[in-house]
Amino acid sequence: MLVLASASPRRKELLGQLVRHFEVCPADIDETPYQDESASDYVLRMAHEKALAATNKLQQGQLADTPFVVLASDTSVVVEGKILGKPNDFEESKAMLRMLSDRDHQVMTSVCLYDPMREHLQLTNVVSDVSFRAISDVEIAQYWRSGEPQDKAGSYAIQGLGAVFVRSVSGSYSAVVGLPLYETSQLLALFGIHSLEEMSHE
Ligand SMILES: Cc1cn([C@H]2C[C@H](O)[C@@H](COP(=O)(O)OP(=O)(O)OP(=O)(O)O)O2)c(=O)[nH]c1=O
Repeated sequence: MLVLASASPRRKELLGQLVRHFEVCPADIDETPYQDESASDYVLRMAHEKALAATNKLQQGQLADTPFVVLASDTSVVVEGKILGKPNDFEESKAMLRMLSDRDHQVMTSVCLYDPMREHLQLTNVVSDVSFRAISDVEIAQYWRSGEPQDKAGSYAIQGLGAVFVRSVSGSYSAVVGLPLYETSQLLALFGIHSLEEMSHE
């Protein structure tokens, strides 16, 4: 049994491209970076902690006697070493989009797969480069009113209206949206889950 440890509708949809049957068990953790923690250490730690938190929840509840594999992930936008998570309000969103305006940044998406029974854990970080055009304060306010930036790392969604800011992207498009499909399929194969096999028959 595969369990997606995420409340993100994007991750659920993306994983659905690779696997037909899986459960969802969101994991609530403290997402505050440590002082001086590097962005890559941070995203790897977040995915790891989400996987462990979901594992604890499942072992105490619905899957106490069932073998399972947990998949957790974290996406952060990184600009000049600074980690941008999800904005809490318009002021934070404005500050983030001003930082990203007319500049290149990185999107880091980590993936953790964990089989607690076999004590098998795999962790990876996929880094993509995104280039933004200049964004005016009027556009930042209009974009906020669209409702899109609220629950997105870096305050934008490349798969939505935020695409109007994206001059170019190099790396993994699906990782920027929330789950790197190529790397995830490679990791799933290490746990005996083969997407092409799974999706080709019931
Ligand atoms: C950069 C970017 C991020 N995002 C989203 C993906 C993630 O849902 C979110 C980053 O926040 P995360 O903390 O990675 O994930 P989450 O809180 O939404 O879900 P969970 O922790 O339960 O797995 O930003 C987009 O949808 N499009 C984008 O272009």
